[in-house]
Amino acid sequence: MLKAGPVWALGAMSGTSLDGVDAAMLLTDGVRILDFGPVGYRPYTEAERAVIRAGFGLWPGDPGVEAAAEVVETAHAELLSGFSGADLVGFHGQTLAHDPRGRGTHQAGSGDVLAQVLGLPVVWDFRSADVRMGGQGAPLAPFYHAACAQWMGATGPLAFLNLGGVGNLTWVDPRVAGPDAPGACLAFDTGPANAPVNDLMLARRGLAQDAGGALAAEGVPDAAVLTAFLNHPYFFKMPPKSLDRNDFPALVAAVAGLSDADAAATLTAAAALAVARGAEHFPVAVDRVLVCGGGRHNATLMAMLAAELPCTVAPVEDAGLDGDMLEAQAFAYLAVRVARGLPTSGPSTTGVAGAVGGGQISRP
Ligand SMILES: Nc1ncnc2c1ncn2[C@@H]1O[C@H](COP(=O)(O)OP(=O)(O)OP(=O)(O)O)[C@@H](O)[C@H]1O
Ligand SMILES: CC(=O)N[C@H]1[C@@H]2OC[C@@H](O2)[C@@H](O)[C@@H]1O[C@H](C)C(=O)O
Repeated sequence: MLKAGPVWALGAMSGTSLDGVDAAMLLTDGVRILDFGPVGYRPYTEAERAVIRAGFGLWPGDPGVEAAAEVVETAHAELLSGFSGADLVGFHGQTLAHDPRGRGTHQAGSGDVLAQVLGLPVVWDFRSADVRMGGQGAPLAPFYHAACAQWMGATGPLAFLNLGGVGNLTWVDPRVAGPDAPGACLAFDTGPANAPVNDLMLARRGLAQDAGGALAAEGVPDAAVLTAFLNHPYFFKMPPKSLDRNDFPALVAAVAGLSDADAAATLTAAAALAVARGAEHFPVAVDRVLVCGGGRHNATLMAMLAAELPCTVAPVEDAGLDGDMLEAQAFAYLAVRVARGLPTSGPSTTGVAGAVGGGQISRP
């Protein structure tokens, strides 16, 4: 049993952009944020990245999945064993495949293994229960975004935008009590964010990312490619909705004939336009979109977002939050919610039938 009152949870996230594992400690009772603790990062080596990349699109039991899971578990064990004082761990794992209305959702890495190595209770497999109940299984950070809005003392609707491999947006109304109160949040994935740009940089330049958006800044977005992109059926679906990392192969194929700079500019503009389309779904206008995730370090992407959105666009640091660690903190927060029997998603965040508390708990 988890002790009553606030506990220190250690959350870990290995995101779709495959740069590495983020970890962060959070003091929370599963409702409020009481304090932020130490953070850490463990990049994947090129060899590890290749093993995980080979697992993309694979499901449990497929050949290659075990190798990817082992890399994920080892990297997490190395990073998380350097922390002390945690009461429990929230372990997201690495999404290899996500097809909520088809085969389900698959995060590589076992909480059983980590619980043994760390000697702590580990909450994991956060998305499956939501998918089984008819939800998208993603995004799951929205309830944490709502807690952040309350921690900030926000008084009116605002939005959180995560720019990882995929983008996701949470509209929050902090005037409505509690993250799982109906009407408090509306959340969904916006579209591809950094993943297509990263893949382009790797294929054409042997680089992991377009640092600062410098290459995109030299190019001109291709209007025809962007028009075709915005005609994708995803943009005509009502939220909640979610995506897999590689759900836009036509966009990637469409920039094949463009110069490196024009291709980077086009993919970066696509990420920004997808967010602008998403913002059209907000129930009430917001005065600011607070951006977390690695994409906020891309000045070209941030400038395109500012040009497309009818409100202030700022990194979450402007509100005193850590934009590199927000997702790791989210899984710390959600772990405590799971341990306390509180919901981790609801109809307005994943489209699930009712409020659902996902996650399995493995004990050492
Ligand atoms: N200085 C930078 N300039 C440009 N892009 C950057 C920079 N720093 C990070 N990024 C981008 O952000 C990515 C990492 O973002 P983040 O860690 O938020 O993603 P993730 O958590 O892996 O993905 P997701 O949120 O989709 O699960 C990098 O792969 C890169 O594309
Ligand atoms: C299936 C899956 O892993 N989805 C990720 C991915 O990365 C960003 C976006 O797509 C979001 O839906 C989700 O991650 C964040 C942490 C979430 O669940 O809120």
